[in-house]
Amino acid sequence: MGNQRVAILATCNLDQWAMDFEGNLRRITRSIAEARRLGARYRVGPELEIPGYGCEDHFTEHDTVEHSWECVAELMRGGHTDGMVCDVGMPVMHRGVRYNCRLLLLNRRVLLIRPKLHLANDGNYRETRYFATWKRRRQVEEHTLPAELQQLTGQQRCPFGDAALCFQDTVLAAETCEELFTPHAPHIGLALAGVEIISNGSGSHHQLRKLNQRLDLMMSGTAKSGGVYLYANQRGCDGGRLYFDGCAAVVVNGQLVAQGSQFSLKEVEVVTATVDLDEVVSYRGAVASLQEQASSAEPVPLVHVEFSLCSPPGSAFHLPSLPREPLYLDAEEEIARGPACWLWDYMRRAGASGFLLPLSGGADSSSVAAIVGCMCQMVCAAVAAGDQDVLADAVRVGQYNEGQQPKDAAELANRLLTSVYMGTENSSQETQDRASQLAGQVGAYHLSVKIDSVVAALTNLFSAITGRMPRFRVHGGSPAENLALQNIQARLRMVLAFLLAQLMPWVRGRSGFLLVLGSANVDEGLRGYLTKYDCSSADINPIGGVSKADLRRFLQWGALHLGYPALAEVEAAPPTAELEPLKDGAVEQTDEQDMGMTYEELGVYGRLRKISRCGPISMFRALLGRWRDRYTPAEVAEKVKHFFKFYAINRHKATTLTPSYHAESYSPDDNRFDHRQFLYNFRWPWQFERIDQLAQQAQQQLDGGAAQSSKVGTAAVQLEEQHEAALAGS
Ligand SMILES: Nc1ncnc2c1ncn2[C@@H]1O[C@H](COP(=O)(O)OP(=O)(O)OC[C@H]2O[C@@H]([n+]3cccc(C(=O)O)c3)[C@H](O)[C@@H]2O)[C@@H](O)[C@H]1O
Ligand SMILES: Nc1ncnc2c1ncn2[C@@H]1O[C@H](COP(=O)(O)OP(=O)(O)OP(=O)(O)O)[C@@H](O)[C@H]1O
Ligand SMILES: NC(=O)CC[C@H](N)C(=O)O
Repeated sequence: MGNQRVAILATCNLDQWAMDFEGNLRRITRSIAEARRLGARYRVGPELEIPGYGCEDHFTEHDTVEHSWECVAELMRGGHTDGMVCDVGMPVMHRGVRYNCRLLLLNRRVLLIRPKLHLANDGNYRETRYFATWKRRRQVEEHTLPAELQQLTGQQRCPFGDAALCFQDTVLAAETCEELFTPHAPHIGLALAGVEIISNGSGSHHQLRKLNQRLDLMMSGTAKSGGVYLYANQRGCDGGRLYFDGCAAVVVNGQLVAQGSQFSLKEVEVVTATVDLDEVVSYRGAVASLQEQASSAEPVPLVHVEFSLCSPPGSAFHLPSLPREPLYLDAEEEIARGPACWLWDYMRRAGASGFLLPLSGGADSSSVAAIVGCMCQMVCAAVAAGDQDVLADAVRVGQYNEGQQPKDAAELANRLLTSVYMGTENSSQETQDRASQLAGQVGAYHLSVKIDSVVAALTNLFSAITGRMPRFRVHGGSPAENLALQNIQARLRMVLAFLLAQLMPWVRGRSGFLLVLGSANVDEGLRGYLTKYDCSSADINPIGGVSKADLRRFLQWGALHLGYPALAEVEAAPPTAELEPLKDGAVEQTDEQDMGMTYEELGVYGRLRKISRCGPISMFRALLGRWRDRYTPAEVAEKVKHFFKFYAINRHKATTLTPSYHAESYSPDDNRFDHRQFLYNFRWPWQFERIDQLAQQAQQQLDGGAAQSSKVGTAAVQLEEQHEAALAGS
């Protein structure tokens, strides 16, 4: 029993914030102390955890590297690395080149600096903008340490490169985030070369339904080649649109043995597992093909360390952690918790005193109200569980008097969320009632106002300036008049929202300002079905990356699981903008009719355009097959052209979309994610002609009757006519 190689290994989720060296260092030292308390002799942290993963162009500033080294010195000076192998992430300049590195530290020595071999450079990631990859595979060079560290430790140089640490009892190597996702991932070669423990410090963001991809890769990698895989990740909003979703994990020989939480307000979460390293030897020894490949594997340079990771012989016997099933949340719960945590970090870090939400009683703004409610529930749960960090922030942001703290989620929501229904003569009683019901259930401080006088002030001013008075379509107005009269209502709501956000704390005897929450969903952003600079222009938007279809499912879920039954009524109502006059007291205008496409279709177009990288012709080909039983080729052609026309007309709106939580890989966010032009020839003459030719060929092949053209929505037709007329005149 004394010879058994059993190690307690620690990984963690840290809520880092880009450029917050002080806070980041505090969270790192807390995680090391917690790992030590749990008996670990090795602790891995997230990618670039010292400066924070999201520094982006700050990585090109020498200050960022300099301050990172200062933090390493602090770790050593404070004795945090004594008797504990600390695997931390930071940028390092080596021979004039900047690398994204892991630093393995022990007892005031830098054991090894391991640069990232494969950088993340798609979607939200632009690592090659700041870092180079290490190309000298299986090679190690000498790195001269900064003078301050030399003075502190007496160590002048350390190894730098693609190497592993050979302890007295096991071999450990690091790989970094994206490397796990590559087809020729380093961990396979490392495992074949005899490395038993592989750590991965990551900076990986949340995307709906993505967690299984990460865990599957770790489990399949170690199922094939055996070994222990430790995953650490950043968590929270570190200053941008991404929410890093933690989920630190430990996998042994293909089986998950420990999993941290994905959505939590905890700033520091340490996850440990007790692993029997002989199980790795036994697992590998039982697979003949593995043995055969391992015997010819390229060796990895070893840095020898006089230290053992396992419990010393004779110490208390530790039972290895047992395999467990991975925990995956439903997408609905992900929509509730991810944005809720992101909002909490954003609000407390921005120094705001809460949120102002224009609440229309429709699906989108109601979802946002529910997410803020969920945030308050999570804060209260964390406070009840004794989380002192969350309590301190809740007391500060909620401006509680000394000795007071949140009583319950609704009471907290009353302090943190002001909602406002801004009705006009075109609004219905139903939406007004739904807004106040929901606000009541969440606990928000709710206002219900009429803004007709402001709208009239503007239209009267316009009339005084021009001598003309625009009319709605139902009153005989042109498409331009009809749209202008809708847009002015929507835009004035934005102006009032910002005024209220600035002054409501003052009105309520408090200090500070409120952040205005936007609530345009990802599909509306893609189709441009929103008024530029209306209430969709806010400070931040928690649902800008979520599809309408997912939001509707979320509303159903929230009615039940968040305890806000009004959400079910909101979901059941048809989505409408309520900007045109009511007909016989009822709403005439619905979104899908206006857009000339359903939200379901919009979701399909969005995925094909971005995720499948389809231009008009390839989207037509894809849908011709997929919709063969639903539409004729001519109808499919019409639909695809209709989508691309409106995408092109409205693409400019993506440049000013409110910064929103990134949740979908089909996000059209022009600023950081979907880099495409914003001035298009919306007629797409070359592409649409090819579609028409193909549709004709397909129809001939089908040997069917004459294709029928599909109906497109009323407002869509108006806008199309307006654009055609404008271009014809130009
Ligand atoms: N290429 C270009 N580059 C830069 N800017 C460009 C531009 N083309 C137009 N613009 C600007 O954009 C303006 C047109 O955009 P905008 O003012 O938004 O107006 P517009 O897109 O014409 O109309 C708003 C649309 O949103 C719909 N809507 C309104 C309200 C609520 C909802 C809902 O979600 O429920 C939907 C409404 O039915 C309509 O289709 C132009 O007046 C011009 O200022
Ligand atoms: N009557 C209203 N009172 C308060 N805010 C409103 C009102 N109507 C619209 N808004 C705000 O303007 C935003 C954009 O309006 P729009 O009509 O496009 O709504 P939407 O995107 O369909 O969202 P929702 O489903 O919340 O109505 C809404 O999300 C909401 O925040
Ligand atoms: N930081 C990274 O290397 C991220 C890589 C990876 N594609 C992820 O989303 O997790």
